[in-house]
Amino acid sequence: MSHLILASASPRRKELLQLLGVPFSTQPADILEEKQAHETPREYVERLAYEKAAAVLASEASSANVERQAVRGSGIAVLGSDTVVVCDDKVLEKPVDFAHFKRMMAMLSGRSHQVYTAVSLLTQQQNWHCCVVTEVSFRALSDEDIQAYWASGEPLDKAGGYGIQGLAGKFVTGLNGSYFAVVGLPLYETEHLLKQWLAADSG
Ligand SMILES: Cc1cn([C@H]2C[C@H](O)[C@@H](COP(=O)(O)OP(=O)(O)OP(=O)(O)O)O2)c(=O)[nH]c1=O
Repeated sequence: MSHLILASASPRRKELLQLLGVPFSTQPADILEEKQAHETPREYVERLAYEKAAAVLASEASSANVERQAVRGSGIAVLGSDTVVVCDDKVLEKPVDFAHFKRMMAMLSGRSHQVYTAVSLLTQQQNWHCCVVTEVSFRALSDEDIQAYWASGEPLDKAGGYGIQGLAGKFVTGLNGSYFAVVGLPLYETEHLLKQWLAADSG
């Protein structure tokens, strides 16, 4: 029997995956998220999405609770995803403190940037994957905007220090690509990956 595991601690990814109607359980992946100097932003997010899925698949394979046969077949699939904000080819991850956040907002203010989200759907046999790039434009941000947004607590656990689905929505003047990819999981592309897995599993 097929079983899907979401390798994520993000409540947003969980909510988004629920919209696709495929039952799943969640298991956060504990991996080191550190960009290597030679990696492009795309290579970096794709690697992290894959490593999150691979870490959970490996722990499932060694778990006594799981039918080892199911893991070896395509019955168990693990979905890993990663999102980064990219501005002038610089990767912006989660802000570590206010000074870091302020530098990020100064970069994003009054212009456009890209949000990269990669998804990896991994079984022992295959890695179905995609990477979605979305262009997001911000209005100019004042010092008051930046201070008030930091005080809201929203920026801390978000790539680029903002959540388009929350208070930062009012900074956004335009978007070209996938809104859901910016929030953490591109729905159209993820459903396509799930269909490929389910077709392979039943075939
Ligand atoms: C740009 C942007 C990011 N984000 C979030 C999506 C991701 O959850 C997070 C980027 O960090 P990630 O490292 O991609 O994900 P995560 O640490 O939250 O969860 P996990 O690795 O366990 O799957 O930023 C928003 O919620 N809204 C936004 O507008």
